[in-house]
Amino acid sequence: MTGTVTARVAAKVNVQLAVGGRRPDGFHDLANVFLAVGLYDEVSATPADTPRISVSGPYAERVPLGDSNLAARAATALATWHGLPAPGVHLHIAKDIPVAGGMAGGSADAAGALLACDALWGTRTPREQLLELAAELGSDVPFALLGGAALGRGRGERLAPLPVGDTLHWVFALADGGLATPAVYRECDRLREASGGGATVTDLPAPEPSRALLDALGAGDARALGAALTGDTDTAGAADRTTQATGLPRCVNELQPAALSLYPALADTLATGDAAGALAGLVSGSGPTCAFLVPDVESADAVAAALLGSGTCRDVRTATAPAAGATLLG
Ligand SMILES: C[C@](O)(CO)[C@H](O)COP(=O)(O)OP(=O)(O)OC[C@H]1O[C@@H](n2ccc(N)nc2=O)[C@H](O)[C@@H]1O
Ligand SMILES: Nc1ncnc2c1ncn2[C@@H]1O[C@H](COP(=O)(O)OP(=O)(O)OP(=O)(O)O)[C@@H](O)[C@H]1O
Repeated sequence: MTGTVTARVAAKVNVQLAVGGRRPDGFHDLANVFLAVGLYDEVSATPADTPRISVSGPYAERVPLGDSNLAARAATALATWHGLPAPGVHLHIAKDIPVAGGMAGGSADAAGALLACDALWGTRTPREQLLELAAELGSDVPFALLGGAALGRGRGERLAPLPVGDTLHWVFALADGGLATPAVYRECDRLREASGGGATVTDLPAPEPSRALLDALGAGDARALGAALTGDTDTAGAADRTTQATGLPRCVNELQPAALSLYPALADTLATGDAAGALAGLVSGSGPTCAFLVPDVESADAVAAALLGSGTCRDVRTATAPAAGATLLG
């Protein structure tokens, strides 16, 4: 095919991130409840003589343009799997997902590049194979392809779709700077070892999702979901076992204590959203973006205004969920 093919891919928030033991390969076992939210990157693939990456949008200057770009790695992985020579393709990323914010922006670009290049090259890769290539590129990439909501097991790459009963409204508070995902997992291990709970970080209970949380998501009941996120309802027994083993407070996002330890000012952001009437606030994935669940559009605007006015974050975005998986445009 000639011309340009464009894929649109959404960001994610983890409505639960239960982190189990560190495995021999260095990854952590997860029960990862992914929810795709309506902030989007667009990845366009155009035939070119030599590989090239360009990026536009408010966060463009923070995205690497060389071989380390996840979209470039995705194009190479797809070409290699089909036995094609090094991909002559120009990938343009119109970036609207915050960078290094815990919203899987790089993973979204990888998923978008897989889909756009597959269409551009007419390679018709089976869906299962695309998901496998996605998993090799990163733990969050398969979910970026899938969208909606899903429970991620293993390191987060083994997905089971989850129903979401109704539109959910979110406000995202963006922080100055980013947090590197490996550093946040390392800090999580360090806190667990230092807590005096006697935890061996390689030997923890298997992480499990909260039944109350999955039920609230399935019903699309924002208030019940808020209660599950803030711990007002019982979460899984596994969470209690993890709490006992690590001696750390129970948290629906078990990376949150680590993100707060590395970025203490996030506590003020969370308190501000809470005081402004959010149903729940949590760090998104590895952070430092903070995510606030709100009951409706009006509350989203009010919480966003309070956060912006407080000076406890750099910028604010509102979005609804669930959003679709990676989709070809036009
Ligand atoms: C925090 C989350 O965004 C929640 O969805 C993900 O777990 C991170 O997914 P990701 O950014 O796609 O991460 P990957 O590129 O697969 O891994 C980056 C690094 O994060 C750590 N990592 C990631 C996933 C996982 N289950 N355990 C880990 O310990 C490892 O140090 C790994 O080397
Ligand atoms: N296409 C890309 N877009 C953004 N960052 C990229 C991209 N390719 C590589 N990177 C690198 O990956 C790092 C993490 O970026 P990303 O925006 O995916 O973080 P994140 O949202 O915290 O990830 P996650 O939520 O999956 O842990 C960036 O600091 C950047 O150096």
